[in-house]
Amino acid sequence: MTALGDITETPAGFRSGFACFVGRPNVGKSTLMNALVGTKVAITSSRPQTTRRAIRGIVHRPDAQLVVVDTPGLHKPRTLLGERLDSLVRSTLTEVDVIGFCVPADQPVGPGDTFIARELANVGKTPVVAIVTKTDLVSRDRVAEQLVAVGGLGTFADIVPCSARDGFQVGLVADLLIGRLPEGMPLYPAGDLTDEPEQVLIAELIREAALEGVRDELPHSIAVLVDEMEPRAGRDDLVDVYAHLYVERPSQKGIVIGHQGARLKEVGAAARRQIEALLGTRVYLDLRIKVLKDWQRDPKHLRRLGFDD
Ligand SMILES: Nc1nc2c(ncn2[C@@H]2O[C@H](COP(=O)(O)OP(=O)(O)OP(=O)(O)O)[C@@H](O)[C@H]2O)c(=O)[nH]1
Repeated sequence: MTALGDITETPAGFRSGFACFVGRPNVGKSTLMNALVGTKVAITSSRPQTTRRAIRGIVHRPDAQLVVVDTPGLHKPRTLLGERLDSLVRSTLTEVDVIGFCVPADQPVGPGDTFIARELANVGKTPVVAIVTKTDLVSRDRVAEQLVAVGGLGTFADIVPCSARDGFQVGLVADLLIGRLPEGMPLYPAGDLTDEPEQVLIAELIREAALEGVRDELPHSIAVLVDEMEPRAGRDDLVDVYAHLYVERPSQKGIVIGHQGARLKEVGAAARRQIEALLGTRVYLDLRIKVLKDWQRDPKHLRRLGFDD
């Protein structure tokens, strides 16, 4: 992940790391993640290869940086409630620093929750914070009962009730997750708390659009860098975004561009719609393709594209 040159000093005791959320469908994972990171855009992709950078959002605090990652398979009930977790989900669960296990306050604890709790117990040493969601829908007594019921599902680092709808204890959820992160440098730029992560998200949106429907060997060869974004002079409703999409070989460039540029046009249009949703303004997207020969094997290129060790 990216460690940035402009971060000169990390405060003592600064924590940084990764979290993911699991739970039955519809229990409020996405809403809680969005409440934590303060953006409504969910970045998803049907391609498992994209997982390494499937970042849902970044919670910046003076004392910590919490990166919430998203795993396509994690949200699919057939995966999570199937006979076993697939290896992708399992590896994500072991790679993050902390897992948020969501159980809604307004439904009895059921077999789905039990199944997930058991899987989490098998996953290894990753600490699990159990989160009773949607507390705004029920009485305090019911919340208390649910905390006890969830406590019976396993051994958790903490159990906390919250409501992403009215904001009840969302900050505490962040505290508890951050408390489980290791001490370390920020993983993403801290200078400007909103713009840089936005550029990371935008690069991801473009990359995802480019990945739709391409052959299997291409995903690892595509990288996107947002070079610049700025409001159009004299306009408050339009942002210009300049980005480069890098591939490793000229033949890949052809695939991305498509017949008479048709594919690139589609990719640009799809990405632009997503970026507009993220930024809440209209967007002009200037997207160029460059061949960066074998960038995956060149340390200098890797660094430039944000793949620092
Ligand atoms: N009242 C209330 N509703 C909530 C809360 N959080 C989420 N919801 C609602 O619950 C529904 C499901 O929320 P999601 O965040 O999509 O749930 P999810 O667990 O991500 O669902 P999947 O993506 O299907 O796994 C939506 O209609 C939300 O608006 C909450 O704190 N209170």
